[in-house]
Amino acid sequence: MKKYDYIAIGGGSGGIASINRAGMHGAKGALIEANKIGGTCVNVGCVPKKIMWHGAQMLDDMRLYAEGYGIDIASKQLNFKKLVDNRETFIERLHGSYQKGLDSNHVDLIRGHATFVDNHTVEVDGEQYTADHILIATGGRPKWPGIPGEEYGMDSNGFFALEALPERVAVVGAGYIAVELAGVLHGLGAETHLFVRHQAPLRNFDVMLYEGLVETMKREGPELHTYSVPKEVKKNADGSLTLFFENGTSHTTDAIIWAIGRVPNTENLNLEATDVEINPGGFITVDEYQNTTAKNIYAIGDVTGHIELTPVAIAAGRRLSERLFNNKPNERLDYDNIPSVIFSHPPIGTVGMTEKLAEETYGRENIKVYKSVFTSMHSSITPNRQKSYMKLVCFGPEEKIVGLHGLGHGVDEMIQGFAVAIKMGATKADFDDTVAIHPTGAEEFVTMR
Ligand SMILES: Cc1cc2nc3c(=O)[nH]c(=O)nc-3n(C[C@H](O)[C@H](O)[C@H](O)COP(=O)(O)OP(=O)(O)OC[C@H]3O[C@@H](n4cnc5c(N)ncnc54)[C@H](O)[C@@H]3O)c2cc1C
Ligand SMILES: NC(=O)c1ccc[n+]([C@@H]2O[C@H](COP(=O)([O-])OP(=O)(O)OC[C@H]3O[C@@H](n4cnc5c(N)ncnc54)[C@H](O)[C@@H]3O)[C@@H](O)[C@H]2O)c1
Repeated sequence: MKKYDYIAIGGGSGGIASINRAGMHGAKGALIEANKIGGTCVNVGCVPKKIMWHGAQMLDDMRLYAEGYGIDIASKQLNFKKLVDNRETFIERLHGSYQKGLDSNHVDLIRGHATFVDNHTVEVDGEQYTADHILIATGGRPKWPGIPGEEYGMDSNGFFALEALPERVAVVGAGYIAVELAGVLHGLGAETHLFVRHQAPLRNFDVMLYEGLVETMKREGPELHTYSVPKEVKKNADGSLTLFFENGTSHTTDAIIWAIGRVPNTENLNLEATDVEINPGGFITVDEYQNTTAKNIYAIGDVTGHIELTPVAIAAGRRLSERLFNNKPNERLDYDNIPSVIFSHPPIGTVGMTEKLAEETYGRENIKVYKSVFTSMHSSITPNRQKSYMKLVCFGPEEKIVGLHGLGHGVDEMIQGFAVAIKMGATKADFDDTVAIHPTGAEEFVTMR
């Protein structure tokens, strides 16, 4: 049986980052991947999504703004196949660079599906491997609604497998993926309808963000349908699909995308052979150091149900390897104030507490909120005057900034720097003391009154 210092199961964001960092510190590691190297983010997540988003943004620029700038664009035709082919070629290049990274850290890549034999041993295609430390970084997969006719729809993986743009699409769901895919499809030119169960998408985000997004969708699309809980799908004789809702309405379309959340990949790992516990939500139970309930078995990333973002899986994985292989016993990821961007049109950026959470945590009397709504300069000379929305949530007499939220042109590239400031404990006075960069949207965050 081959023996390693460290085995990582799952060659996605977290597994790759952790095994490489262990290798940098001299540990002999193996990475086991059942599918394509890079996992969800690289193959069917962040990377292809962002490429498609850029494409949709370019078309938005032509459709909504070019004319206002005096630019005459005769053909706004999209060659969808070319976009997809170029995207996949780019992803192929990324696979190569991941392989190089593993090679330089002397990591063995084992292709196949891993199952546990016991707390120290895993099996892949009949071969057994043992290690002092084993990491579970198996990620998640899309959830399906479990309604009659669901098989006529597709999930986000199916979206990335499309070779032609459907004429009409219905996207079901209200989270990151639903908003992003609906925005991309609409931007690329499909007649897109977004169906959410409650009054708005992204209801867990700050109220200004989802209200602003709903406002923007009303003017620019995609068409939003609220209080729509899917009940059944039927395929019609002409190949179209009809989606029926519990409120008695129905909608006919060419394609349906389920974007209703994700489930962790914990089955088929034979965890029963180990002391690893699964929590009631179906995720692997971990403590703040990513330890599972089994000694020397750890878990990171989406399979733990913690904030499901690539940089979170990477950061947790690297810190774990620092702790295990670089003699840093206290190294762990601080899950507070993790920034994120939703690639809607325009994008959303957010870090820290929503106004509601700050109010519940500190009491209304102890928080102060600064808000600004303005027309983006990008759209100011065009017929589609698009609004930007920004908010600072401050706590206590010092006005420590505990939440920063924005929706608007360029917000996706603004948030990272502000997240550093917030992580360092910045106050409103620190923001006021920072000279603005003009003319930008970002300057609004340091000039709010
Ligand atoms: C459509 C979409 C868009 C997204 N966009 C963003 C974004 O813009 N920004 C962002 O930060 N995050 C984004 N995410 C989330 C991000 O992709 C995940 O948070 C991240 O990939 C999690 O990394 P992970 O290592 O936990 O798991 P994954 O990247 O899912 O990797 C898990 C790997 O384990 C493998 N595996 C599973 N079981 C086994 C087994 N038994 N044996 C061997 N291998 C196994 C799988 O094949 C997979 O490759 C997006 C996700 C989706 C679906
Ligand atoms: N830009 C980014 O960083 C980015 C992009 C995509 C995904 N992600 C990550 O991936 C995670 C998963 O994204 P997601 O959008 O799949 O999940 P999500 O948890 O964000 O949203 C799922 C949504 O589906 C709705 N829903 C659940 N069951 C439903 C049903 N039966 N019918 C209709 N609606 C239903 C829920 O109310 C919820 O709003 C996110 O939490 C995020 O962390 C990040």
